[in-house]
Amino acid sequence: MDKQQQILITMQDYANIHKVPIISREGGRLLQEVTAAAKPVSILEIGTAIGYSTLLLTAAMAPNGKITTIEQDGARLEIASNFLAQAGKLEQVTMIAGDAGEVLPALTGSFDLVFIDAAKGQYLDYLHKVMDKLLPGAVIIADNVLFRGWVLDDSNAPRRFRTIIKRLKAYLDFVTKDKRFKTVVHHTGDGMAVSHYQGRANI
Ligand SMILES: C[S@@+](CC[C@H](N)C(=O)[O-])C[C@H]1O[C@@H](n2cnc3c(N)ncnc32)[C@H](O)[C@@H]1O
Repeated sequence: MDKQQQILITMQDYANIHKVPIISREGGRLLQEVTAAAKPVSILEIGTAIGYSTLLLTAAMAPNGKITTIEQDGARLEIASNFLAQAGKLEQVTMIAGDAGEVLPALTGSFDLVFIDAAKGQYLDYLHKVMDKLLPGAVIIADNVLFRGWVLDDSNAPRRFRTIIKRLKAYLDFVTKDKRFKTVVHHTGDGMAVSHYQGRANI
């Protein structure tokens, strides 16, 4: 087992013990497959947690790739920074502490892959805020879009999740109907939407 694999296992254990939500194994594999196929050089991740998916992304992106990652929980960001330093990946990652809804409009640069994995009720807002920063051909990956299956059938969903479910449906509706995107919704893990941005010409 190589060093990075060992660090990923330590991160999984940490997440289990401290109840930090991280991407599922299946979801992580799909994230890496899609990333490896896209070979992005400029990734934006929304929702770092302890840097688990960040590390998966570093392993699959182009060798000269860079990641900007946003997390509102400063303690988690600190832990992410330690893990990424152990893996020797810190130089490829820029970490931004703050609420993504506020950070995104001020963000400069363009991205060829965006991984959305923060507040589930805000996915569509995040997407609208990164639209002008997407390079043609960019890939947008959104995790948890089926949210325990309730996005497809909410008859047994607890009332407190109704708003999140409604907003995740609105996200899927947008990326499946807007002509600028070609989207496939994978039932892997908690559901993952992979959208290819066709560029502004297709409006
Ligand atoms: C599901 S976890 C991210 C897991 C991580 N992507 C992984 O798979 O390893 C979601 C993270 O988003 C953060 N978050 C939630 N709302 C946010 C917001 N508005 N702005 C920035 N981060 C947020 C949470 O603190 C949490 O750490």
